[in-house]
Amino acid sequence: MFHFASEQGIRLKQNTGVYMEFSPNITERLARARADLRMGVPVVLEGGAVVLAAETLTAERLAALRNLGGEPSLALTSRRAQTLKAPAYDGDVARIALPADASLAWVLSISDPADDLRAPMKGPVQSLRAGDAAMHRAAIALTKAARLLPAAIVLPIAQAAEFARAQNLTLVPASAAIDDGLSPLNPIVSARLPLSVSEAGRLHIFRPDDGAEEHYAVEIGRPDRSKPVLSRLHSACFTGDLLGSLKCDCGPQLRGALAQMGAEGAGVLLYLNQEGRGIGLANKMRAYSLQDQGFDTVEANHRLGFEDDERDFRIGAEILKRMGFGATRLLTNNPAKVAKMESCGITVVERVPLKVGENAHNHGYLATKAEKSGHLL
Ligand SMILES: Nc1nc2c(ncn2[C@@H]2O[C@H](COP(=O)(O)OP(=O)(O)OP(=O)(O)O)[C@@H](O)[C@H]2O)c(=O)[nH]1
Ligand SMILES: [Zn+2]
Repeated sequence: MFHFASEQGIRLKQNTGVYMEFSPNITERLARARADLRMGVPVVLEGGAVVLAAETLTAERLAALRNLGGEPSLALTSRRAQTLKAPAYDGDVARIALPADASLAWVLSISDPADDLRAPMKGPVQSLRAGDAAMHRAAIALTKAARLLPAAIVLPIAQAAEFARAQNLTLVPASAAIDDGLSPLNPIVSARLPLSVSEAGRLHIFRPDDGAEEHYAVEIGRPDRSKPVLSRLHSACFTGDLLGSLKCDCGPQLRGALAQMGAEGAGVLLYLNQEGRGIGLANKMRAYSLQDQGFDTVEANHRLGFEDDERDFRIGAEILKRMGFGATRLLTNNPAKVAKMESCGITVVERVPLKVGENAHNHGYLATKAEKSGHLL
C-alpha cells in the first residue's frame, strides 16, 4: 500500500515527474472529451479553441462563452450546410458565423433538422471563408465520435493549455480528434453460449483501447481456421434486433444468419456496436422522425449532417483476424462490406446473399438502399 508522509511529499514527486505515468494519454483524453461533450462540458483543443457540442449546449454556457469575448462560430458538416443553403468553403465542413444575438434556440434550430420543414426560413446563415477550419473539423469529429448531432460551437482562444488547466477542462490535440487510426481491439473474455440454432455457441467480447464501445463475436461450432469461414458483419439495431421493428430487415437478418451458421455447423457472426449505421440510436431516431416527414433513409442522414454510412468495417476485419481467420464467405447484400473486408486483408471467396424480412413497411427502405447505396436486390 502506498502511504505518503505529507502533501509536500506528493507535490515534490509530481514536480519531479515521478507520477507522470498516471496522467491520461491522448487516446484517454479523447475518451474523456467525448464524455464531456455528451454532458455539455466544454473541451479545449490544443492549437487554440474551446468546443461545445450544440446538442448539449445550455443558455448559461453560451452566455459564459460570450463573456470570453472573441468570435465564436458554429461548426457544421457540409451535408447540414447544404440543407441550410449555406456555402461550405472548407470541403467536408462549414463554419457558420454566430450572430451577436444568437440564442440557444437559434443554435439548436441550425444544428437540428427536426423543425426544418415547420420553420424553413432559418437564415440567412453566413458561412465564414477566411481562416482555417482545422478546429472546426476536429470539433465535428468529436461530436460524431460522441454520437451527438454533428454540430459544435467553436471559439478560438489564445493560451488554450492554460485555459484548460484553469477551468479544469479536457485538453486534446485537434489532430488527434481527426486521426482515423483503428484502435487496437483486445479479446476480454469468451464463454460457451448454447443457442437455439446451435448448442455449440460461444460469445467473445472485444474491447477497444480507446474507450469506445465493445464489439462481440458469436462463434458457432469450431470453424476450421485454414478455410473460409461463413461470417456476417451485423451492425447493432436495437429497434430491429430486439424490438422486432418492421422499418428495417435487421432482426430477420440476424436470426437468418445465425440459423444458416447453425445449419452448416460453423460460422462467426460479428455483432458490431455501430447502431444506426454508426450514428447512434438517438440520431437514428432523429432520422426516423425525418423519414416520417417524407425523407428516405439516405436523405435523413444527410439532413442530420451525416454521411449515408458512418460505420467502420475495419473493426469486423480486425476481429476476424484476431480470431485466426483470413478468408470468409460473407453473408451480405452490401458490396461495400465485401470491398472493405478485402482492403483490410480478409479474402472474401464468396458473397452469400441474405434476403429475409422484407415487408410492407421496409419495402421503400430496402429499395433506397439498392438504389442509393448499391445494395444488391
Ligand atoms: N441511420 C440509419 N440507420 C439505420 C436505418 N435503418 C437501419 N439502420 C441501421 O443500419 C444498420 C443495418 O445495416 P446492416 O444490415 O448491418 O448492413 P447493410 O448495409 O444493410 O448490409 P447487409 O449486410 O446487406 O445487411 C444497423 O446499424 C441499423 O441500426 C435508418 O433508417 N437510418
Ligand atoms: Zn435495423
